[in-house]
Amino acid sequence: MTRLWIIEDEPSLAQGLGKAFEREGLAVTLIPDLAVLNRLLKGERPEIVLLDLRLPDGDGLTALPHLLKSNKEARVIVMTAFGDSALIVRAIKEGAYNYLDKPFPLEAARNMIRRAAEALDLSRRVSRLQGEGIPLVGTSPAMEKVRDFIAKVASFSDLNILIRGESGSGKEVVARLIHRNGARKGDFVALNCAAIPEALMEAELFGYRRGAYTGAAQDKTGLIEVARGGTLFLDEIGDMALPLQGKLLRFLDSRSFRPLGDTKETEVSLQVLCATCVDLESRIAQGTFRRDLFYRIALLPLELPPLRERGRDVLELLETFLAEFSARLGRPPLAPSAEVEELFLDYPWPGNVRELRNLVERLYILKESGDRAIRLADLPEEMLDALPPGSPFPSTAGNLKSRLDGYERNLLEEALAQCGSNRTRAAQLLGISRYALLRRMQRHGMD
Ligand SMILES: Nc1ncnc2c1ncn2[C@@H]1O[C@H](COP(=O)(O)OP(=O)(O)OP(=O)(O)O)[C@@H](O)[C@H]1O
Repeated sequence: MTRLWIIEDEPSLAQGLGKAFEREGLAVTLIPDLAVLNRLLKGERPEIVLLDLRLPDGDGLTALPHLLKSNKEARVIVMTAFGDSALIVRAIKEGAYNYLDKPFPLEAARNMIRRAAEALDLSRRVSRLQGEGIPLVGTSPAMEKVRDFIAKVASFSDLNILIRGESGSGKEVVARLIHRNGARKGDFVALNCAAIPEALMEAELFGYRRGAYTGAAQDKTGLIEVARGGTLFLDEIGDMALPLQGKLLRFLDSRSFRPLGDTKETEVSLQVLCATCVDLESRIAQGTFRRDLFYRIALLPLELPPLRERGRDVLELLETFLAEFSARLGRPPLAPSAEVEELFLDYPWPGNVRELRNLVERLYILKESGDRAIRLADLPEEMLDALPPGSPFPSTAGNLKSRLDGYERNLLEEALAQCGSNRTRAAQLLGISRYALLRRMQRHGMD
């Protein structure tokens, strides 16, 4: 049961919160002042803490380092009088998880505590998973299905599996997990079919013997052979050239192949996993992908859902990446505001998990050290542009942009009218180059 400490001297507020969270299944302890807190800290460790900053026997903020020392994973939510922004910034800098402005509706506290509990649960789970070397984050029903699939296929090591999903959705992560969960002793070997020029692909995959062609000065072992006893992961299989598709099919049928320039067949046992972010059925219809190969590799298809369909996994992944980059860069973890988290739940993530990870890395790089809060203003503008219509976020950039565009057009028209349509003079009046004026006029369809 998750422990919640409520450090608050106002009895009615403390008791109201205490009752509400006991009903939610948390183990609540009410703490009226710093003296009681200090006694408690001698024998117990906090998990989630609601901390009032003005306590009868001193400043609540002084308790923050002691709480975090007792449990560095503790999620401390500070409660402040409205407008105490300097205190909030200090608290977040010193490691507070988030804040609530008093008076706050119970629902706001409930949401925040639920998130804190999820974050705690996640950090416990992630450290366990890291211990096992498994990096798959996400507990949405969609990801649970993926986990089930991985568990089910583990004992069948000769199956060909096709992992389908948008770019950045974690296909390679899943492929590595399938490999790791299986009984195979060999290596995991990945080949991106889109990254290797067609002319080199055959040699890369099947290898060659010395003298097979001019320039082949010595034998080259193909990746199929490198992956012997293990797993060959063919990423972007839809981009494999047609002649090679035929050779791959032959290998999958017979589990043997002949390196270029060799006279005998080599037999290899391995698991072949393929991944694609394109619709292979439409490639078949266009005649650029072999139907027979499709049936062979797609014996067991796994559909990896895009990040936008994984609900609160976004926040779990966010926590994971925040912790990862904080550890890697030796910086205190950044703390997203509640609006940023809500925006992340609304945003469609066209680049999926990779986009989220890159964004977190970028935030760590761009943030001044000392400023730990991630606010809406720290996010790239394109994110706000891409929010679905009706999203509650900043009077959406689309509106602002079209209003600014309209304003700019009016200014151009006025300047041109004043200068009798003389563009050189209108540009001078506006303080821009003639070229810049023409470009803007073209953009507004004014010439
Ligand atoms: N569920 C997950 N948990 C943790 N990290 C993840 C998860 N899914 C993806 N990632 C991370 O996101 C990034 C992109 O994942 P990955 O390369 O597996 O995507 P992909 O679908 O294979 O992309 P592409 O189609 O471009 O090859 C990697 O850094 C990976 O570690």
